[in-house]
Amino acid sequence: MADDRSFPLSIEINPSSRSSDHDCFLVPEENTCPLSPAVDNENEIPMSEKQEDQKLCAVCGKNNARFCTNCRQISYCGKEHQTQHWKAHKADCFPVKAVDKSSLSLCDSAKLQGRGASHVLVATRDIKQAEIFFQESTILSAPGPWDSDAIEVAKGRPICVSCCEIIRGYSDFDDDEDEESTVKCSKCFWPVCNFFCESSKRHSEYECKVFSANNVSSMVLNQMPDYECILVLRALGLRENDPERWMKLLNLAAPMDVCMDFETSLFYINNGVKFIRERCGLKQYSDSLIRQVASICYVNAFCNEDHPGENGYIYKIATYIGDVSSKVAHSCVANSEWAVIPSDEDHIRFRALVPIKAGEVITTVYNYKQVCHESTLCRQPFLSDHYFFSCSCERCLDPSELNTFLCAVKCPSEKCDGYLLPLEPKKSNTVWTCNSSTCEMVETSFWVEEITNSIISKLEPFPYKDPMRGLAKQMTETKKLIIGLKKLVDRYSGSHVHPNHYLLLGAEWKIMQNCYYYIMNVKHWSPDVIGLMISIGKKHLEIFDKLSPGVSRRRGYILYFLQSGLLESIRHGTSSLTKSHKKKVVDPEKHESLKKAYYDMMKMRDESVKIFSFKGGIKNSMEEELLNFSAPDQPFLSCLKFLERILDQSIDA
Ligand SMILES: C[S@@+](CC[C@H](N)C(=O)[O-])C[C@H]1O[C@@H](n2cnc3c(N)ncnc32)[C@H](O)[C@@H]1O
Repeated sequence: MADDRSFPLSIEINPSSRSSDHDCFLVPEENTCPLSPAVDNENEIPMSEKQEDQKLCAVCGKNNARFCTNCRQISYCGKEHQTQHWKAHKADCFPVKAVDKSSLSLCDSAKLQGRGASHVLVATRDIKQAEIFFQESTILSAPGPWDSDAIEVAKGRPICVSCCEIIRGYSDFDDDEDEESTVKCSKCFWPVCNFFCESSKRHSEYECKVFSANNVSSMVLNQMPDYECILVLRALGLRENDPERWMKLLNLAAPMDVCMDFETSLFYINNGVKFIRERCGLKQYSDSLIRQVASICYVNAFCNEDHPGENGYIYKIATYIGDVSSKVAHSCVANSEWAVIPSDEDHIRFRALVPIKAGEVITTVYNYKQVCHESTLCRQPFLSDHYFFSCSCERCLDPSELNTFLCAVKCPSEKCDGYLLPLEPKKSNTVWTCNSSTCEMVETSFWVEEITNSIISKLEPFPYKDPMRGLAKQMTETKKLIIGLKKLVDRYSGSHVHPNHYLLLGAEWKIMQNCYYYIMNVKHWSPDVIGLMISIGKKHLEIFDKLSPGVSRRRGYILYFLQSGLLESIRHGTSSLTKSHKKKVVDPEKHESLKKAYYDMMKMRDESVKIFSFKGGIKNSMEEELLNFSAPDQPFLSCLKFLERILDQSIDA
């Protein structure tokens, strides 16, 4: 048994940056909101047919009503009817409004360069940290995108066309292979999870009929261009089935000419045209209409929600399109985070990561997976390929990425301790200069690329494993992966790249995840595993509090991993304590440190659970799975209570 002192029993954590309280509420506290004229002014989005209708009072139908200024979604003839209707309306009344970019301050509009950002959402009042301030049902959702991560995670398994989850039991990859779980829709034979997914409106209303009538099979499972076309097909289906949503979709911004200039979007659009007109035989949709709809889908897509990190577990491979949500601008240091609450219509919601002041532009990270954890030089091409803009947020403009040194490479000069940073961080061919004031070293981007490419090639043999489902059978492999990755990190950290280099952080994130799964599955873990997990967790908390400040889900995951490490170390400490307590007087110093660890652990657990509540209660959500998976068992909870009692007594005495 290892020496108890080897356990890191105490962790100081900073409260989430710019934190306030964590109350979540969906509606303003006041009884009603001010009214404003329902006239279309130049600072507002052009009114769709729906909004035109809303010039009628929602209570009496009288014309020339005025908008509720908080949300501008509904109108009333006057205060009396607004007050009367408040109970019904308050759940939909949100403190954001769309404004024309030209009405922003110079500083705000400078951050939003590019043609697509004609409108943005701004806060109409102060929004509290952790407040879920906006929610709407999505116009559309569908499987995809089929990017390299999706390919790696799906491992040849199909995705349910309705709920977009990977269907397990399909390939050798799954432990629980079971042909019975291989379900296909009984009408069109596309993959679905079960009868409920088969009969969901989303699948059965339109595409299932088109596929059955035209014998469109998913010939090669996971032939993703086909999957990706479902979004465009569903969008076109709205024209007949849901004219209101169809109008909302057509009103979304999309620079079609730009889309046609980029290789990835052109591929997507051309595939859509071919699939819909040739495979599905839907000649009623013209090439140009399909192109228009496909480019709207492409540029307004919210893809793959957050999941724990580099090649981590993806819960759904799904794309969502919202109406008001699609006005939210992107920032790599966003003030809000989005999540989708699965339901028949899938609701997309936004929560404030930090307190947001009235008038501030609402920003979010469009694609967590691709954007959050990589350096500016990786994010820029992704954002320009997928959303056709060059991000100018404070993180993108700062060579050190807010002092995290995410892309810093060790200066090759022998006597120098500094790191090379990109002179122009948004340019791929930038010159790199040393950050030491006494060193004049300059290197080219090719030289830096060689170093990063050599690290990437060393990381390749550590592919994504699905440890959460693999259980004990995979634990030997998990341990090997932890050891192998740790060796790599040690080899490159500080000698070739900065210890915070994004490639090393990605490797460490995998280590932390795998340590977590390891201790959850293996009874006799080595204390080193806990030590490793805790040291990585502390380091990442510091870095990600700068990159995803506030109550971000990344912070939630890190805290969760940290508390589970502490929990295990306390469990270990408690067992030796209870034994010794029977024999002799308890060592007060040890009690003190165990007690501190206990309270630290509870604090972290509490905060991570609060953060996870953003998606909380959602069946099959990643967060729910994590929480259930490692919920302390009853005997352990009694053990904690016991610990609390004896510690209190001994310390009080
Ligand atoms: C989801 S749409 C947002 C729609 C747009 N804001 C509008 O006017 O309705 C994405 C597009 O907004 C623009 N955009 C979003 N965030 C931006 C940013 N930080 N800087 C520049 N353009 C941005 C890009 O053109 C991108 O293609």
